[in-house]
Amino acid sequence: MTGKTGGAEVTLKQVRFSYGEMRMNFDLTVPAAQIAAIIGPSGSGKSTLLNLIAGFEMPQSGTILIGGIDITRAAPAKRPVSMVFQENNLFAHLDVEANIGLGRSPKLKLTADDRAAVASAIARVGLAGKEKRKPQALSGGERQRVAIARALVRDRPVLLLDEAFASLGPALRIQMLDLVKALHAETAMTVLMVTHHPDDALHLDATLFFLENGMIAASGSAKDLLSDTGPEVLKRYMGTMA
Ligand SMILES: Nc1ncnc2c1ncn2[C@@H]1O[C@H](COP(=O)(O)OP(=O)(O)OP(=O)(O)O)[C@@H](O)[C@H]1O
Repeated sequence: MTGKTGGAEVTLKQVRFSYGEMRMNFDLTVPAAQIAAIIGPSGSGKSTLLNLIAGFEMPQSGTILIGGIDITRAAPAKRPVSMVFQENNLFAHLDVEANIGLGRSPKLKLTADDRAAVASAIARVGLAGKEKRKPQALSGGERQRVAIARALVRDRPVLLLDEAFASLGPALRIQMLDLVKALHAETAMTVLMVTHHPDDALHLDATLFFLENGMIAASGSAKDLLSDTGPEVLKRYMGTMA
């Protein structure tokens, strides 16, 4: 179906960016085929970090490498990444099939191979039988499945999830995390996921990056960082300080 080439390492070297007074400086490496969860207080720079990787924002200085290739100045469409947002991922006037097909061809000129990839992705995310539905006839979870299926047919080695499941209830969110986990096991894509739920990082057995004031204040395995012996910054954030 997709991603048979596996993931690619994502590296940010002294990447500086600011919105007015808010200065951010990111230094991180996510090895190929890992799942990284990015957590931190509101306004700490989580979305900006993903936007810099996706190319929606340009760093003032520093370098961004994907799979060892410098993509710092590359246009978003040229980057080997797919991104799923919290909402508004879909075009309201297009059905499920077409919304996913856009991942292959922006003008929906689909080859037989493209159509086969779309059908396979629809089945893989559990939307078989709903191909002709428009987004308004889908639940929130189903809409996010469509967005993930589109990412799958794009077949890029890096998947960026920006609070993609934040508007779903707890049970649905777990279902979607399980879907990401299963797809990750099949495709070995590198996943960077912004979430407000530290539990998501544990559920995915992810590497955790904790952001504070536009910088990475702690990183390591979610299990270690979120344990009783984890760093103080994490304890403060979790509200578990004695
Ligand atoms: N387009 C913008 N123009 C000016 N400032 C911005 C813009 N987008 C974000 N900011 C500011 O940059 C900082 C980082 O924002 P960002 O959205 O990356 O944080 P976040 O950690 O994702 O927050 P949240 O958890 O609330 O989504 C914040 O102080 C925010 O107010």
